[in-house]
Amino acid sequence: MSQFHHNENHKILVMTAVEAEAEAVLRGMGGDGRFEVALAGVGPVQAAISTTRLLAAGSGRYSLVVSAGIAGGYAGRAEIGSLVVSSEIAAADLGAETPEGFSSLDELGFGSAVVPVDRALAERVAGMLAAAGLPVTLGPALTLATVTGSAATASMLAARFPGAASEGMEGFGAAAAAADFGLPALELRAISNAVGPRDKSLWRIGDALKALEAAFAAITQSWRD
Ligand SMILES: O=C(O)c1cccc(C(=O)CC[C@H]2O[C@@H](n3cnc4c(=O)[nH]cnc43)[C@H](O)[C@@H]2O)c1
Repeated sequence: MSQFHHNENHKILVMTAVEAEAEAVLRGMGGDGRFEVALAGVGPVQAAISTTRLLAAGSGRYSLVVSAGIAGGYAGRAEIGSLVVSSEIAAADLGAETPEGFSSLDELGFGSAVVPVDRALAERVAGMLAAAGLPVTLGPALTLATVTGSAATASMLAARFPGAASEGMEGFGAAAAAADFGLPALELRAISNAVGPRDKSLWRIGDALKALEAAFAAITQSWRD
């Protein structure tokens, strides 16, 4: 895989699902002009449409697309308030159910449900977060159109994607759009809840937004082109 290169003529496009996430990212960045933040909308399809629209309008303006926001964390991999940097971005429910189990798009021969991530870039970003004292996991970031709401589905996904760290709804859409423009993609998530039985009263959205803000403060302060 090609090595990620960034120069001062390009910007890093950060896509968040909702306004509260964009605001947290912007607070962290403190006006760093090398980054641009835009709204993706909720879900993989909306994220792909929004990202494609921006990349098409920006022709050649961007060097990297980052899908950022809050997310669910897989048990034992990413705790509430911690951060996940993607090692790959996978559309976890894109495929077919068969009598023998789930078959991914790849197994069906219809393309790929995984967008690879430049390993050196992911390690570099995770290193910036760790150096700032922020808890961070490097691992697969799953994208689902339906938020997981049971222990059974959480276990099944964790088994299907060994090391699965985070679950969001937009990463694969933004990353697929980036890939279509020949750009690398990365997902950066702050964990608001555990993936599993749905209980919104246990979501710690405020803590996750603070972690997201801290993450972008650390990245912009240590980013060198
Ligand atoms: O209610 C609020 O104040 C608020 C502030 C910021 C964000 C939200 C959202 O509900 C964002 C939806 C967004 O969250 C991601 N997410 C979070 N946890 C999970 C999960 O367990 N599984 C899948 N996605 C999750 C997702 O990317 C949504 O777009 C509310």
